[in-house]
Amino acid sequence: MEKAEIGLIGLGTMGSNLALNIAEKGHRIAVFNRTPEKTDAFVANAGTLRDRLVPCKSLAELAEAIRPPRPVIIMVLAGQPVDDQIAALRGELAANDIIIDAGNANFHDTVRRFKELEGSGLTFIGMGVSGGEEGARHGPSIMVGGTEASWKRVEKVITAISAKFKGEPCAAWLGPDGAGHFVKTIHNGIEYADMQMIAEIYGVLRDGLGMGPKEIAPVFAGWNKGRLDSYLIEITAKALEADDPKTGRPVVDIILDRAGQKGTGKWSVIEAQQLGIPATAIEAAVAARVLSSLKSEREAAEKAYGKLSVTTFSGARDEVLKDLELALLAGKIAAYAQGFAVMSGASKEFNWNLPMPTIARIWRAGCIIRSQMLDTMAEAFGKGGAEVNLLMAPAFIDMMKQAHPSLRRVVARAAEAGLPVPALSSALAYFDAYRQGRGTSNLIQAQRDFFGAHGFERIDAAGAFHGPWGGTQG
Ligand SMILES: NC(=O)C1=CN([C@@H]2O[C@H](COP(=O)(O)OP(=O)(O)OC[C@H]3O[C@@H](n4cnc5c(N)ncnc54)[C@H](OP(=O)(O)O)[C@@H]3O)[C@@H](O)[C@H]2O)C=CC1
Ligand SMILES: O=C(CO)[C@H](O)[C@H](O)COP(=O)(O)O
Repeated sequence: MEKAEIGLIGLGTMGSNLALNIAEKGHRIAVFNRTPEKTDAFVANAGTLRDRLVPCKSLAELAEAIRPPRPVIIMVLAGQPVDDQIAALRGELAANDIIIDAGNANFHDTVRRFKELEGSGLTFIGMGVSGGEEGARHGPSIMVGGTEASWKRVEKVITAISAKFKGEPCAAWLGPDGAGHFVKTIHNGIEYADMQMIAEIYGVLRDGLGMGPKEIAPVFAGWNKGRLDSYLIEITAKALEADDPKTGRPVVDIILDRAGQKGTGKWSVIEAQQLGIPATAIEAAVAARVLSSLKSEREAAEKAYGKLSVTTFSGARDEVLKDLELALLAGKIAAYAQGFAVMSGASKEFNWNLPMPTIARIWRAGCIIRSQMLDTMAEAFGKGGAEVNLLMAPAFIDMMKQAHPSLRRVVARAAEAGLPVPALSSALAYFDAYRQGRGTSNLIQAQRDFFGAHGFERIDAAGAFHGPWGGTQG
């Protein structure tokens, strides 16, 4: 039988679609899944692509089915399952073969796996993939980490299956070992912030303005034609339009207000904290998901405290909607600025030399956070001016100057109405703190010196000083 050019392990949502994408681009692919019935069903339902798929019932069969040197993509749940698959594969592969972990790995695991495979003769690649089911099937955004030489070996197939933005592949080699998975993690952190801010605006429209899903949907659809044009706004409008077949009610009204998470958002926040880079909007979004899961506690608290009955969103509807649109724009810019700043910090810390313009470029299509604004970001990073912080790029200074008054009004009015907008308000506080030449940490310095003799710096002389605190220190 003709050998396959590539192999794939894990025929779940992402793996099955990625395999079909690879097959569609003309590559013969050997596939394996832990549960063999899924492999049979997958191949049986592959239609015209069936002839390019080689179903395998063991890893030995998979290795045998691929022409050496063998590239094998692992697309299983992140964590121990990836280690297990690598361990099992090592016995079946030979020098020069390539293992590509395409799941949402924690980049620390990826770095460890690189070390563990050193000297084995096998090549390892840690590859972040974004785009969900549709993206995997028709073109995801792909973030690759490993040696440049290993990227060259897989570049052709990876760029072929990736999304294209005006003909340019949304796939790139971003740096050594964990670089690709780190960038994917921060992509997801930004995704959390983006989704949370959209949900907060939905909350204002629903609870502050009393609008139903069918009234809110066209608002988002309209915004999707402007500067907020993005995949997440597009699917939000569509989700709000959909009806539940069982009850006939808008489907969002019958979905429980409790969102799960798999780890990438939390890892973004942990890494931001480790690197000492503020990522407040992402932190707020992760915390909001955790709070969402405390459903029964929230219900009890609502009984204990009662609902606020005031609504301060009663002005002219058009003006309020304009404010909400601009608030979302400003919040989104701040969240992206934080995400890029975290990547910049990691790039320095780990000597990755992450290419920010390339990252913005490969996020313009295929991935979940794709948006028109990413094209402007790619331009800003390309031209220079965004290296210190995206908020300092001229195009974004202009946008923020126009949009931050709306963010301010929305956050203030939401606070008065008792509507939680944690990601938007964190974004606003970040922006205000970032643009404040003289802040309030002079007092923090005084306090630290007062209780712990930590010393402080003066505005009028270099060096460390102590305050005249007398004998009252703690
Ligand atoms: N869904 C999405 O939108 C995206 C997901 N990802 C990432 O892609 C990876 C796969 O996700 P997804 O396809 O959604 O997941 P699914 O739950 O749809 O599929 C999981 C796959 O992993 C396999 N698997 C699970 N545990 C083991 C194990 N212990 N040993 C061997 N195989 C195992 C399953 O095999 P079996 O059929 O036998 O259970 C199945 O093939 C994850 O890392 C995920 O975070 C990345 C981008 C987007
Ligand atoms: O990587 C993805 C999208 O880019 C996956 O859909 C991921 O599962 C999203 O994260 P979470 O499940 O924590 O919401």
